[in-house]
Amino acid sequence: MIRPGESSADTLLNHRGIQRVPSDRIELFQLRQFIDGDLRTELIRLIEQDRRPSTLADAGEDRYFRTSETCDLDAGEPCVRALEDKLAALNGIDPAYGEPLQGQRYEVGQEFKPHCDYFNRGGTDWDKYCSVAGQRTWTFMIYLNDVEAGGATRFRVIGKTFQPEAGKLLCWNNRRPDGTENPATLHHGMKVRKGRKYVITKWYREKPWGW
Ligand SMILES: O=C(O)CCC(=O)C(=O)O
Ligand SMILES: [Fe+2]
Repeated sequence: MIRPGESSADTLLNHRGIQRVPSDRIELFQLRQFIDGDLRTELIRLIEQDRRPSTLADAGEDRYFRTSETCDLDAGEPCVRALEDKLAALNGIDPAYGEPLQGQRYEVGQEFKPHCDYFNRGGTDWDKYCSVAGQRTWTFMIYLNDVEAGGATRFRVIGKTFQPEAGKLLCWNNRRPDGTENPATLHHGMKVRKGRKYVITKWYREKPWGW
C-alpha cells in the first residue's frame, strides 16, 4: 500500500499518454495535453490578476537568480479546484500533502537559474519552510502556453531539456529511491527570448501542509 502523501511510477504510468523520461538518475515523467485550453485561459487570467515578484528560500547574493513573477492561486476558484482534482486523479496523492498551487510568469529575459526544489537541510530557512510539513517530495509543473522563443526547462545533470508546450505536464520525484534528496533533479527555467511564459507549479510535502 502506498502512503497517502506518496505517488509512484506505477500510479503515474496508469494514466494514458504519460511517458517516463529515460534516466536511471531521476524518476521524471512527461504528459502532453494534460489540461485543455479553457482551463489554461482561466489560470492565466488569475496569474495576471494577482502576480507579485517571485521569492526564494535561502536567497543568496544573486538578485537575478529568480526574476519571474509568482501568483498564489486561490483554492476557492473553480478552475483551481478543477486542476487540483486532475492532479489528485493523476498522482494519487492526498491533496492535504500539497502546497497551494502557484502560477509563475516570465517576461522576456526572465528566468529561474539552476536549482533543486527541495529545501537545504540546515539552511537558514529550513525551520521557516519545513517545520510543519517537512521536506518537498514531488514536483508537478504544467506549461500554460507555447512560448515564441526560449523558456525551456533544462535538467543539466541528466542532459534533458523540455520546451514549453501549452498543456504539457512534467513531474518528478525530488528524492532518490532511498528517500534522500536527489541532486540530479537540478533544473533551470531558462530565459524567455520572445513572448511570455506561464507555468503552474505544485509541490508536495512529506507531511500534511496544514491547510
Ligand atoms: O519555469 C520553469 O521552467 C521551471 C520552474 C521551476 O523550476 C520552479 O518553479 O521551481
Ligand atoms: Fe524548480
